[in-house]
Amino acid sequence: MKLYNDAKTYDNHSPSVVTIGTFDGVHIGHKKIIDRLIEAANRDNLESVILTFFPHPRMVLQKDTNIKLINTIDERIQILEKTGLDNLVIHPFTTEFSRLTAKEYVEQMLVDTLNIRHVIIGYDHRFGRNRNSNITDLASFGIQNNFTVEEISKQDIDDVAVSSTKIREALLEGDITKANKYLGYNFMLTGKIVKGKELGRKLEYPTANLYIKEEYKLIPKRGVYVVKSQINNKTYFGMMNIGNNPTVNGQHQTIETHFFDASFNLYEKKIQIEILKRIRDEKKFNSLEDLKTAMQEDEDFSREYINSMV
Ligand SMILES: Cc1cc2nc3c(=O)[nH]c(=O)nc-3n(C[C@H](O)[C@H](O)[C@H](O)COP(=O)(O)O)c2cc1C
Ligand SMILES: Nc1ncnc2c1ncn2[C@@H]1O[C@H](COP(=O)(O)OP(=O)(O)O)[C@@H](O)[C@H]1O
Repeated sequence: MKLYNDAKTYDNHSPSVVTIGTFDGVHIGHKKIIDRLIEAANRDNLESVILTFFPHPRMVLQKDTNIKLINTIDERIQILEKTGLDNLVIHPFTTEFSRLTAKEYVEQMLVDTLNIRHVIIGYDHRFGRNRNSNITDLASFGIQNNFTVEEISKQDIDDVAVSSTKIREALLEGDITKANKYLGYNFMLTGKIVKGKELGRKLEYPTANLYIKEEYKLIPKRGVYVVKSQINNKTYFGMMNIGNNPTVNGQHQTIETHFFDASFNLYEKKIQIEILKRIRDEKKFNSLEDLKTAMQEDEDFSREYINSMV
């Protein structure tokens, strides 16, 4: 897959089949569309292209700083990389870009830049200044500019019964099992390990504290989870707490993982943690002893769960 961080840098002149969207989560519904895209590319000997925008239009137009996404942009690239797609174009969504009329956008972006021959698009897709053009308009532009439009019908979308919104809701409710089922892979958190209160080692459960730089990354509901990670090319399982550490009167949210059967220095290391199963809510314990007992029970639960996976 070739990655372009701006459509201006797209230098492939071959005719293309394109799909356009945010694809947050790259879930099983998105995968169906991507499969159709790649099939069409193979059938008609075209380049497959996904055109996506970043930041999310709502972050730019409504200055919505509360928007939370299932994937960071790097995670989205990583997941799309595995699909067999030829080209991923992540175009910067700016106010200036949002002001392009539908005609300017189609001509500059789709026709001149991407050399589009075919577009596969959701029935409710809207584009151009104020989002005032729809799929019927796109079909008219197609007649003028020599490309065809293939609609993904409401029925096709309803059949999958999956949406980024439903996955976000599941994550916020702590229903990781449902989220993972809809995603078709395990929900992940990616970040860097930073120093914490150095209390974990005293509890005999050292916990690596994950710092995620992307403020827009959706963090699942507070609580304790079974997790998995690849560290130094080896798979480690562990247990993670997302919360405020009320037992020690923590002030802000932390994401802390104790990995089983492991001893390593993870400070400053970039890691990706997959969340497998929710164990329980975070609680305020009366003493560190009680917290430690709870962590031992979490460990028992996790190990049993991990053993039952194989
Ligand atoms: C599996 C697991 C479960 C935890 N559960 C709780 C909890 O229910 N309540 C709580 O206050 N802290 C909980 N913690 C966090 C601890 O409060 C403790 O602050 C942390 O592990 C040590 O922090 P440090 O890495 O900053 O030293 C949990 C941690 C882990 C790894
Ligand atoms: N099995 C393990 N799981 C998680 N971290 C571990 C483990 N073994 C060693 N470590 C190291 O210990 C650190 C956590 O120790 P801890 O006492 O909880 O300190 P901190 O409060 O700085 O996180 C991790 O960042 C990591 O570098």
